[in-house]
Amino acid sequence: MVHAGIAGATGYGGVELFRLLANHKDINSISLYSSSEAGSPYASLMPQLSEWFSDELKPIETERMKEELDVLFLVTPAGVSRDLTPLFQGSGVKVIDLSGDLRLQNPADYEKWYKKPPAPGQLLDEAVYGLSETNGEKIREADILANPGCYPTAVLLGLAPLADSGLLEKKSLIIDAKSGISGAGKSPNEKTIYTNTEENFRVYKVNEHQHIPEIEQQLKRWSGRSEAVSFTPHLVPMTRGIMATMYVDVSLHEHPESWMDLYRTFYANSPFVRVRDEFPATKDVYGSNFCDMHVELDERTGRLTIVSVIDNLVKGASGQAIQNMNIMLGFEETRGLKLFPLYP
Ligand SMILES: NC(=O)C1=CN([C@@H]2O[C@H](COP(=O)(O)OP(=O)(O)OC[C@H]3O[C@@H](n4cnc5c(N)ncnc54)[C@H](OP(=O)(O)O)[C@@H]3O)[C@@H](O)[C@H]2O)C=CC1
Ligand SMILES: CC(=O)N[C@@H](CCC(=O)OP(=O)(O)O)C(=O)O
Repeated sequence: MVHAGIAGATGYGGVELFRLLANHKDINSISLYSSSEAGSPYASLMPQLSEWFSDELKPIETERMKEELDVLFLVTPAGVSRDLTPLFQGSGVKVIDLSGDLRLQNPADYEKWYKKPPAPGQLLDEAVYGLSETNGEKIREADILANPGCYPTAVLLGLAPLADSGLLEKKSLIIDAKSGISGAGKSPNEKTIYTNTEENFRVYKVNEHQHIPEIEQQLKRWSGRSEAVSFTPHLVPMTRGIMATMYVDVSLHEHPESWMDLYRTFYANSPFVRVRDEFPATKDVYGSNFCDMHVELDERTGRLTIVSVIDNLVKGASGQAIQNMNIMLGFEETRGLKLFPLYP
């Protein structure tokens, strides 16, 4: 019997996680927790889900949670997991954190990029970075898991085959990324309200985005690469989806026979990565846990163009969190995630 809990179940990521977990055959029961709505029936806030969950939201009370849960998902803003997760260390409850609190190994990086106090160093040491496709062995052993950020998921999956082949070290790397508006969570702000997003396209957090150190940290782990990356995010007037376009300078003598074969071989055993014959669009993965990608060399410039797309709420958050839970609990990796993309 596996009992799962979701803190932050009233937010975009939390609702998506509930949607997926409610259809997961190895999860026997689910508790939903709220910091602001404890005691309210979930269906009063999410009437579209009333047939699936008739209970009330529970308060975040760690002692009771430890008694009832096997796995706890934190789909909460930055700064919550930092304080909550230490209370579960050694309790036997597996914690999967979807926020950025446990991803950066160096506390000073978190303080600099998130502008908040970091988690305790000992917690950061214990947390395993959960890019499911590339870190399976460590994820299997993890009690505390840092689920990757949405942009880093698309970017790192697009770059992993190059890093693995030693083709990324000391290369110029430019990442141009776009996200749908659900990436910003459910609380509206000046930038995300309808009048400022409809028929509009904006760049944001230039050279300041909190996912820059996460991407650099992982590239360094893979290939020793210490060069800074250029990463520029944009807000697109659509609800879901991320497209990351990466430009990498490659010298001609380093070419493999076929870039596509390099990618296909690397992802041969990864059920959620599809190396495609053509450049993908965000709707190709909409509502699914797939990451689709394509790579082409421009012979004139000696530059590779890699395009990688995900649904930010699924592979970029809740889907990957379930994929990681499957690995941690010894379930089939694809359990609960065999979803077709929505069409159209
Ligand atoms: N949206 C996305 O595409 C992605 C989001 N993430 C990360 O996942 C996390 C959740 O994001 P998202 O769902 O979009 O955000 P939302 O703002 O939509 O939801 C966050 C939820 O967190 C809960 N919450 C707020 N404050 C607290 C608190 N102090 N303690 C406990 N719970 C709190 C709220 O629920 P309640 O008031 O009921 O407690 C709220 O519904 C964030 O860290 C985000 O960065 C990661 C990848 C992708
Ligand atoms: C569109 C949009 O605003 N996206 C958010 C993604 C935030 C996020 O997921 O933050 P963590 O991964 O750090 O938790 C952003 O760019 O900040």
